[in-house]
Amino acid sequence: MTRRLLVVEDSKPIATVIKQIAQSLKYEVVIATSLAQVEELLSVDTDFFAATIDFALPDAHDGEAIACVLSHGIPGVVMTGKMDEDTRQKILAQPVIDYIPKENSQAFLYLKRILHWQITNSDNAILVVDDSSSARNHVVELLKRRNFSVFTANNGVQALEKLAQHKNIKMVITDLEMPEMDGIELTNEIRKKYSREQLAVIGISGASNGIHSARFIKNGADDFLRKPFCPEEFYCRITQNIESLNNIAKIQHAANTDYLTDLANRRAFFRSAEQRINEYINKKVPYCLAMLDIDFFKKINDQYGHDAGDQVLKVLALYMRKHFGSGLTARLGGEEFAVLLHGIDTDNLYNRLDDFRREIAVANIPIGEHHLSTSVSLGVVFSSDEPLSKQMSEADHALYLAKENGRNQIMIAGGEEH
Ligand SMILES: Nc1nc2c(ncn2[C@@H]2O[C@H](COP(=O)(O)OP(=O)(O)OP(=O)(O)O)[C@@H](O)[C@H]2O)c(=O)[nH]1
Repeated sequence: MTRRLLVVEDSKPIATVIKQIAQSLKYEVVIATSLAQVEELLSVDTDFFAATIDFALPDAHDGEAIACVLSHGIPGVVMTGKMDEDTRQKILAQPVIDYIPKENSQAFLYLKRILHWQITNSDNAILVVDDSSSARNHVVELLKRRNFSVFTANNGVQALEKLAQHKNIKMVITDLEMPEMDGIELTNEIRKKYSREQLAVIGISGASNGIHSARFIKNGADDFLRKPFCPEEFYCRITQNIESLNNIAKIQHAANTDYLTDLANRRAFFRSAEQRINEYINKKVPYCLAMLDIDFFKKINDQYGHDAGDQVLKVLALYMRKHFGSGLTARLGGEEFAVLLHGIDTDNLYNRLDDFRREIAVANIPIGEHHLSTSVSLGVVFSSDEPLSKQMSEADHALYLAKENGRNQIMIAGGEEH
């Protein structure tokens, strides 16, 4: 999806820098150099995702372009060379995304972060909990300006229900005093179910007594805001907490994912497989655990080079995703993979593994100018109630037998080959 950015700026060098920044984030840029041009443009075309607005233009010295852009429902970031308190207040009295003093190159780095957040914030849902509708609406309005997805609740009980319904909520902003369940109790309940890596909690209170910030934090909140707060402080706290959650998510992804194929790695597979197998056993759901290995992979490396070998590993991972989408797939290391599948019955599970094996055997994998073919061998254990480590070694032994028996086949642990 192309996002259009309106850049209102009379300085050509500055407009060029903003344009480059925006294009690096895949924005399509339209530049206007005066208020008259902005008015003319917006009279026929208002389809802009956001705008950057210079405070002083040749025909609008006092920020008049801000109201003009905002009145068309276009979220705007104000860029200003003026640093006085009067200008700041004038800008913040309007519903702008933010304002940036054009002091030095940091200003443009900050602009880049804002333009990036406007795109990514819609993936971050925030739950606003407050029994006062005016206080709630104020926070919601601030969040919507920054393009966050927003949910609301009137008290702690409702908040817990919303959290259970909407798994994409990453942050809860909660008032302290509310009927039924107050903010402290809510924070306490949240921490019984959601870790700090999953969900951030920011407490808000109008009480002048500083004890509440400490109570919120001691009960598991990540941050605290005292009412009345200014939009700048509000945004700084929200952004910092969302960024740290996103950083944790990135670190967790890197720790659990195989860098080459983007499948789960051995560690992640063992952790998730154990949980899923317990569920399958408890609910009596038929399942299978299979280990699979590319046949004569060393020859591919020797004949076509290591990069070609890597390409084959990547393509195999794509086929695994296609065939075993709902299952758990992983690269355990080298050319060895694992899959945990649940299904209707043993025949259904076996057929899915065999469809995959057959498709690999006939696939032409493009490697530069060449196409190469390969095959896989599999060892599989069906609906066992043995511990995971035992099942893995049984599947591994069956895989060894499949190789011994001629490769490109499935061997069932304790059974016969197919
Ligand atoms: N390109 C590439 N090769 C890898 C990677 N990891 C392991 N290998 C190679 O995988 C090959 C595995 O070879 P072998 O264990 O002899 O197995 P094979 O040639 O597949 O033979 P069989 O399994 O008996 O059919 C070795 O040459 C490793 O160097 C990797 O990440 N990329």
